[in-house]
Amino acid sequence: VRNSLISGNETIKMALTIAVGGRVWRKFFKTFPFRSNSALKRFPTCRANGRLYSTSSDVVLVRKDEESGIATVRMNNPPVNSLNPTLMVALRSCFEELEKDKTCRALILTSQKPKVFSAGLDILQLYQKSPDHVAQFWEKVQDMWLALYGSRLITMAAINGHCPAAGCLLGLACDYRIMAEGNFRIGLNETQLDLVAPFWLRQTMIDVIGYRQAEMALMIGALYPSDKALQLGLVDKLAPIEDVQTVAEEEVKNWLKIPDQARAITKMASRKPLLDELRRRKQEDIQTFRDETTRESVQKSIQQYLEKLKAKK
Ligand SMILES: CCCCC/C=C\CCCC/C=C/C(=O)SCCNC(=O)CCNC(=O)[C@H](O)C(C)(C)COP(=O)(O)OP(=O)(O)OC[C@H]1O[C@@H](n2cnc3c(N)ncnc32)[C@H](O)[C@@H]1OP(=O)(O)O
Repeated sequence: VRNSLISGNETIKMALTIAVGGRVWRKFFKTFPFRSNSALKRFPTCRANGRLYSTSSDVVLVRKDEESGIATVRMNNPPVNSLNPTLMVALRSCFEELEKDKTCRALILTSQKPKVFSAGLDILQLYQKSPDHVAQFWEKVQDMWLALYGSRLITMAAINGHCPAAGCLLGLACDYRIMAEGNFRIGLNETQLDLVAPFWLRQTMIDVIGYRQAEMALMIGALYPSDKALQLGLVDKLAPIEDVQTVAEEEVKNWLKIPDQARAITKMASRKPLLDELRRRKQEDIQTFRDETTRESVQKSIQQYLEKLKAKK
């Protein structure tokens, strides 16, 4: 599925879409339904408030520049932006709101707290929790990823600090990654917690850095310093930590010179197979995550990992 890119029918649909001119975006969204409107209603939305969007919980801060159409989305869940249900629902909701906003053309995802972009999934949500809790938690991870990876917008990760595991998942879902120089790490270290990255996360890693490097990185759960990440292509550019946001804005401005429609259709042509595959296998993926995570041996590994984190101090 992954290698077939896009089927003949879909190519014809896309060509027709391009041909119909004025109605192009309506057709485009029909061809590539990015989100479910019914699902939107179930989640708190980031409300447009002049130039500043804000979620009800303020774990996500959004500022949109009306002139350029660039929105900066800041994760604000101290101390380390661990992805708990509140943050994930707010992020998803925010991505979906920006998607609907016709004047928005790009989003920059970053952390309100420099030095940590995101510490990945909130490990406490995976420890000694019921299978149902873990299953619901995982669905939030999937939905957040689907909204970001399937976005029509230019998506840029301004990685201003550490970026392990699901932090890296967020970065990989973006179109381009700028990371802070220095002693910050990025990677998919799931195996270190006795966890296995799901197929869609593995695939995005392969798509970004190539099969051999991804296979190795995933097996050993590697966390790379930013210069090594640049060398591998895991990130696209480095900048001093204080300049990451400015460099991201400059990069977005280059991307804005490309017509939105052609760029978004091209992006979807390469991402649609993986999006579709996850949508199709969503329940199976949830069950696997639930069963794996609640296994006794995995719980033991998570406990030890948590103890190691605490002992760091
Ligand atoms: C086919 C089978 C399929 C099965 C599928 C199974 C699994 C799928 C995997 C899914 C993919 C994603 C997985 C994950 O994301 S797991 C999370 C992995 N994250 C990490 O390993 C990062 C851990 N954290 C750190 O390394 C550091 O905290 C840091 C990010 C480098 C920041 O360091 P520093 O600024 O020094 O902060 P502290 O370490 O002192 O942390 C401050 C407090 O925050 C707590 N903390 C840190 N990370 C987390 C976390 N991820 N979740 C919850 N809590 C976290 C830490 O314990 C400190 O708490 P305290 O102040 O109360 O001591």
